[in-house]
Amino acid sequence: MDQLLSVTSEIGTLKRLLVHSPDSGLGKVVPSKAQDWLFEDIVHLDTIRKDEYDYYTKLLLYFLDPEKINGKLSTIDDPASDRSFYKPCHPSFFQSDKVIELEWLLASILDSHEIRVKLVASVCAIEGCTYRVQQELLNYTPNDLAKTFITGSSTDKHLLFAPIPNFIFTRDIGITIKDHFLLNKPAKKARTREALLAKYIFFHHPFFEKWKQNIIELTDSHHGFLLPKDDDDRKMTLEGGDIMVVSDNHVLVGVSERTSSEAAARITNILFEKNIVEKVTIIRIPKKRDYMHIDTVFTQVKRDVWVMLGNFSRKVTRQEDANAIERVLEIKKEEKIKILQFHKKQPHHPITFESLEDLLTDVSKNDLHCEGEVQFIFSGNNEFPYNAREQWTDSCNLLALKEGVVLGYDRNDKTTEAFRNAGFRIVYAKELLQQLDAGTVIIDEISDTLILMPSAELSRARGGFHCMSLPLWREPLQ
Ligand SMILES: NC(=[NH2+])NCCC[C@H](N)C(=O)O
Repeated sequence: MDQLLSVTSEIGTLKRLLVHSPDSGLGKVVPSKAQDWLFEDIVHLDTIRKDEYDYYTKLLLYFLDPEKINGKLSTIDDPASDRSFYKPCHPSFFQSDKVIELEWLLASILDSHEIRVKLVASVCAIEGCTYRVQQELLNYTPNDLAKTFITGSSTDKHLLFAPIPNFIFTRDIGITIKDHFLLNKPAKKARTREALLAKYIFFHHPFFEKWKQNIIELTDSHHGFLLPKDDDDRKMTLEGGDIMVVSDNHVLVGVSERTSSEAAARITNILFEKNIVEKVTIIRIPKKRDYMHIDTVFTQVKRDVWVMLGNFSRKVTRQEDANAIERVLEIKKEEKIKILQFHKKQPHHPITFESLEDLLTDVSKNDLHCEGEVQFIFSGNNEFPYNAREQWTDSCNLLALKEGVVLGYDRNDKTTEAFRNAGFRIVYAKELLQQLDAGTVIIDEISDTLILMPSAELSRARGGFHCMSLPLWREPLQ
């Protein structure tokens, strides 16, 4: 079989990833719980599925597993099929081993009686279920049980425990670092069950059988249990949105609202001890809901093109051309970013970078060997207040399907304009799918393109396509 785990860049052609499409649990979020469950608002389930996420599934299949979809759009989307192609437990589900649905993997490991017993007990323990509920869940079919674990609802549609609506952000449950897989430790309670399910899938699904010894788990430090409640930075928490493998020798680690310095230090040591990479850069961003993870403030588009939030830019840091209002509103002192780069050979002599652009330019030039100028596209075209507004709706959180071809939300107009000015073609997902279906566009010929995805509902969940993807395999950059 082809490669399963291999990620050595953020932009090499995507060959295999993990995803999870919006399940009925998203339709159970109530306003009073939305914030606790890390959603900014309640979402309309039918719209988020049919009019938004399904486009993502179709595009991914076209790029990664075309046989599953080529020429079949009219049947797949015929109202008579009732979206069965997209439903993980339905016999007509697309069952791709390139665009891999987590619910499908979960249902499959639950075929084993032993795993069923263990997972039912674990989920019931963390969710505080009664013993009777625990016994009852053991009688569920694997498909129903997978659904219940994810949506929180019983087969007769009663809520047994909270849903895990953030499971669509597969990026945050783990991360592929070259041929290793790092399981995450979520900072927020709302994401605990996701981590538990991910752990069982990775240790038990036959897909990952050969790679078990390459799974990295983070343990709490021995003093972790004794820390006061609010000493977050010394707790061991890490989410995938804070890790970027930018070259085969260099990993970026964010320290953020979600990833603690303790975890960043630990993962740096592990990466050096296991000889996985020789360079780790730690980027501390303000602990702020707006920024959450480093992938909410920048992502990579091409070897020499990045999209980022201007607040962390060299220019703004020096406050040269920021006007007074911007200065007050946008760049308070605590907004500053801190960047330290560690080298395996001299771990006690880290290098400091003054700004995000300096670091990313260094990655482009020294790790990826670009010779020309490195280009930065700014959220909201770096115009106040669109920069902040569009970052909030994930203008900086793009997913590269291959170098230069990225997916983003259609609502970030100024950022789109900035892409156009930088020489990118802009295309709506809907149009592109029609062209692919009609054969008037060929995947291999698509280059330097921003694909705009419908986003009215999805963006309320506060994550973009970088968050909604967990790459397992990307082709190495030449
Ligand atoms: N990698 C990311 N930026 N993930 C975004 C996750 C969004 C999700 N609602 C949360 O708050 O956890």
